[in-house]
Amino acid sequence: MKMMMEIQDISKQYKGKKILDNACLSIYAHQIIALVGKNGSGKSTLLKIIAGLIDTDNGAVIKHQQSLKIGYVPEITPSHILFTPEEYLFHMGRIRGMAPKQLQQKIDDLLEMFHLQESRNSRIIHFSKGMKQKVIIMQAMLENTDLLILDEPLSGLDPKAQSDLEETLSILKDNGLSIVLTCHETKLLQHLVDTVFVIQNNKIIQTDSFSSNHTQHNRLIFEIADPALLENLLPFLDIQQQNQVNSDHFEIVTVIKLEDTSQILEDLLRNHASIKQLMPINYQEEHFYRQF
Ligand SMILES: Nc1ncnc2c1ncn2[C@@H]1O[C@H](COP(=O)(O)OP(=O)(O)OP(=O)(O)O)[C@@H](O)[C@H]1O
Repeated sequence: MKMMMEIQDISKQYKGKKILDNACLSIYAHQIIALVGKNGSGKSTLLKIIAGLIDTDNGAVIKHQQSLKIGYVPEITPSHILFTPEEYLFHMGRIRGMAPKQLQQKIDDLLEMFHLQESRNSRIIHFSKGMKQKVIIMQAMLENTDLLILDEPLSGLDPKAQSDLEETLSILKDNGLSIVLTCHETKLLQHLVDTVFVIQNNKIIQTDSFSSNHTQHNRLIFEIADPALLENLLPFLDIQQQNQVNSDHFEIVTVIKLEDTSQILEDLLRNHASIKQLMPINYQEEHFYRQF
């Protein structure tokens, strides 16, 4: 694998408070990296260092590719944009000095890649959070990008929007991009991320990659009219999220054992639940990341 960037023994302090201390990280081409860690552990700081937005106190950030193009998407998504995505992206591209014809072609390509063609003439202010997140990522990709840096891209998205964004990020990776993202909700990431780094005690620690998953547990997402109907199933369900979709429907995200799956599905269908997603999961990793 071709190395894109190396973070060598970097240290960073804010007002005398140590955030990163001799931290190291390598980023390879076609790789998706997740950075996890407790609040305030330094994830956003590291992303900004990778993006070249802030300096380090010590150490080196070495780019192994000439003119490495980096797109950075901060954690806060501006939500009151009155433009349509097409207008917004056009203005942002022009501000960066892109030629109108080339810019329009890029916007068309991005709208298609992010499945937003049908909403190209609607105003961003009326978009869902997931759609707004996509527009902000598209904005970071207007110029050809090698490395995309995303601060908490899945934060605040419902499970469906998370899966949708995951799928888009996976397509971006297939198209040759590398991605570094921070995440608290790593539980939905195991099909996407190649390598996970944990920031702990000011250091960056690499954990096992997700690729060695074994599949003894499944993630099951379903809708049901009344969670009270789950009473008999509760010992078999590890409920991770419960969202009220409307006045008479709840969406429930659970982890279940492989051997319990058929019985649980049968019971749910008997209670008129509708199954939205069933996929294998590595439960050990799920437990590991919960501590963050
Ligand atoms: N510009 C700054 N000036 C002073 N302190 C800062 C600055 N930016 C970040 N910090 C501090 O550095 C520490 C690390 O912040 P950072 O945002 O990198 O953490 P994080 O892991 O991304 O946190 P979270 O998960 O809450 O987003 C925090 O204690 C934060 O208050």
